[in-house]
Amino acid sequence: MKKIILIAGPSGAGKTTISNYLEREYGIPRVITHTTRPKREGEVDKESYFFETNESFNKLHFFEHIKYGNYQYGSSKEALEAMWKKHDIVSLIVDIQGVKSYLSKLDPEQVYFLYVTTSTMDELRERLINRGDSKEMVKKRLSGSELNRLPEDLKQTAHILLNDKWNETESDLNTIVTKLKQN
Ligand SMILES: Nc1ncnc2c1ncn2[C@@H]1O[C@H](COP(=O)(O)OP(=O)(O)OP(=O)(O)O)[C@@H](O)[C@H]1O
Ligand SMILES: Nc1nc2c(ncn2[C@@H]2O[C@H](COP(=O)(O)O)[C@@H](O)[C@H]2O)c(=O)[nH]1
Repeated sequence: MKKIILIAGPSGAGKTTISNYLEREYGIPRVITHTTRPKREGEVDKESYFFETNESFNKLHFFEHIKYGNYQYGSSKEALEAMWKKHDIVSLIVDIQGVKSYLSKLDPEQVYFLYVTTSTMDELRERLINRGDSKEMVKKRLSGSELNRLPEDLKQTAHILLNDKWNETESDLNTIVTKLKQN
């Protein structure tokens, strides 16, 4: 059975870092989503996101899409199906609304919902500052919907990963992938 690891959690928790690790260590690719937000330093078009204008975004057909502030984000089923043709397990970074969409539209057996977070908000703040986000952006990301709090109704379904110490995270991810490959 084809599977998807949905990665959600607060901004700065390490979702992208984890997805990159899964790709590097296990060949588990990320389904690339679309956004109208500007590229961050180091991001690459078609690798980090498909960077769109409002006009090009509105022409696409999405499985689900959301809006954060002035920016739109969306993912397509076609992209997922295309990835599943080549890989048994893929990952996708989405917000909590996106997780709900995928859980309701796919067979729940196919979905592994990984909720990534840290023990403290200070750690998130420090990571975002070190990543180069502006003070204004950090404030916005840590006060609004991008905190992606785990809602009560998803607590049963979520596999919570505390990404405090990277060596422990690596070990947790190795266990998760081994189990997913067995089932
Ligand atoms: N365990 C860790 N210890 C220390 N730093 C980490 C750890 N995991 C990730 N980081 C760093 O924290 C920063 C934020 O990580 P990342 O960009 O992966 O977060 P994210 O959850 O994808 O954030 P966003 O939703 O804002 O895109 C990066 O600079 C990354 O290198
Ligand atoms: N529901 C969806 N959420 C998405 C998608 N692509 C990204 N995201 C989420 O957006 C926020 C902000 O992302 P950032 O790269 O600007 O930090 C974050 O929670 C992502 O998980 C998508 O296609 N659908």
